[in-house]
Amino acid sequence: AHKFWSDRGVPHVTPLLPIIGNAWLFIKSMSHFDVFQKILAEFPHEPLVGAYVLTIPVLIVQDRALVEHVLIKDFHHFTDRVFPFGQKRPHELNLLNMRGKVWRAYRNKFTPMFTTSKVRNMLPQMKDLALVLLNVVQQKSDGVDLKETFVQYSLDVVASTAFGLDTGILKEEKESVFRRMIKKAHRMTTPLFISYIIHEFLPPIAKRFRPSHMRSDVVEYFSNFVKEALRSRKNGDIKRNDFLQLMVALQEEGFLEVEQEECDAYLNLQPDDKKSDQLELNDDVMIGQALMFLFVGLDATSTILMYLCYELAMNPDVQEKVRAEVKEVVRITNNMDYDTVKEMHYLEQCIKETLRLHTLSPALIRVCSSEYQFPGTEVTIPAGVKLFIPISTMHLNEDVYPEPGKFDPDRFSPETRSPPCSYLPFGDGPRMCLAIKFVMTEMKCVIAKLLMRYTIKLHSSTEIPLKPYEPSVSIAKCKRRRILFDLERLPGATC
Ligand code: HEM
Repeated sequence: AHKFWSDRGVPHVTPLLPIIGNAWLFIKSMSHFDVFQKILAEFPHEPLVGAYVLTIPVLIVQDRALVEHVLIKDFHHFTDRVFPFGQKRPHELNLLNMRGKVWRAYRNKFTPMFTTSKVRNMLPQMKDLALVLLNVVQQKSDGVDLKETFVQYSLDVVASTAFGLDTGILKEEKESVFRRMIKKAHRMTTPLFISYIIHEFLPPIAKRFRPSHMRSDVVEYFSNFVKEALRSRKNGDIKRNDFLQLMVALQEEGFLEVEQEECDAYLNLQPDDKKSDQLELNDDVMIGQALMFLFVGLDATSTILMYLCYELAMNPDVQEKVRAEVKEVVRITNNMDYDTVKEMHYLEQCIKETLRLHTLSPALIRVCSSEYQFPGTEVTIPAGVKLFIPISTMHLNEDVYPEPGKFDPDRFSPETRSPPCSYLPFGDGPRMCLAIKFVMTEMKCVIAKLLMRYTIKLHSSTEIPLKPYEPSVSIAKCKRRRILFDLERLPGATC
């Protein structure tokens, strides 16, 4: 059962048991970060490393040149992340899961949501909410749970910029149903973890039983929330230049034109994939896209902000340098608009370094869609093989990042250039994160405001050093230690 990789001459992890393969590694550790670290420590110089989950072969691509082929140059062989069977439930119908021509049609429609001019228009809302955040932390500046505060901030920002709604989560004294449901949606339970493993590694079982990624009460609550938002926008007089308006406009068109390209031919091999050239834009598809805004990236944004504060607290000289930069650019422009935030280069370097040192996704995922020979090698893989690009391990590569465990924002100074595909916190190629400009602006805006008013320090209860981020798929470790901060008001701070 486990001859796939030896037949192709690919070095691989020895399967532990005849049927289980290396699945136990993934399940036992419950953190893919640890798994990739362990596997790649055994094969530090191999461009390609095979493994088996049950009897299914999976491939880890760690050579940067090959990564560039997979993500960019030969993208037409690797357009998708998930196995080819249709996603049917509303929360599954989002860009992350969509495949081939359908994905391309939606991606083209949603890309304009995040242009410079759109993000520029969102900045005033981000700034107002950053001020609300400052007022909230002012009431309790010792032992602040900044991760929780940043989740609330990011939620309010998304609600306001994408849906034109004032959810007021930052301000609420008692937890609302909305907030409770968001928490539920991010909580990993054993059935959800099993469902995740089935979806990731057991396509035949996933195709037959289609276990859900999300609790049904959460799906129902947010489906109603989105339907209501769509309905009131359609019936109301208010028109805004936001995501909800884009969805209303799309739905009014009634369908989405889907163009077939040569590389999509394989999709038609699956009977349930036969799609007409016009895709109906029903409520479920709309809900799927809207839920993507509420769930994709929310945890990532708040966690990165929290780690950035941790690193600034641990490196007071860096914190002082960022603060000086922020004060200077704000003094020159006498404002904090989009162009001012763009000028905060050192702050951006600090965020980039945080994304490297605390990479949240252990790996990018692609599924091979048609037979592929890796350039410069004898290795050929058939359609259907799942590939992992282990970015969290690649970001700690000593050859590219000397002293990889050190927080050093100068690694990203304008004079320094890292080799192609060595830095991938947002992925790369046509499927890279859609919201980079939005999320970088949102993070810079709130941190700039925080630094203008406070010195960020760690609360005495926070254990140092921190362990690397444990992704939410980890059941065993999902009870995250709370990292608390003390915020000391700067003398004369007025903002
Ligand atoms: C710090 C925050 C974030 C990080 C680190 C992050 C990272 C990523 C990564 C690694 C991917 C996969 C890229 C690939 O496979 O090549 C991705 C995809 C995506 N992200 Fe983000 N993301 C963040 C925030 C957001 C936010 C706020 C949104 C808002 C909607 C968002 C929307 C998306 C979408 C739609 C995709 C799928 C793109 C596609 O398949 O076409 N992300 N993100």
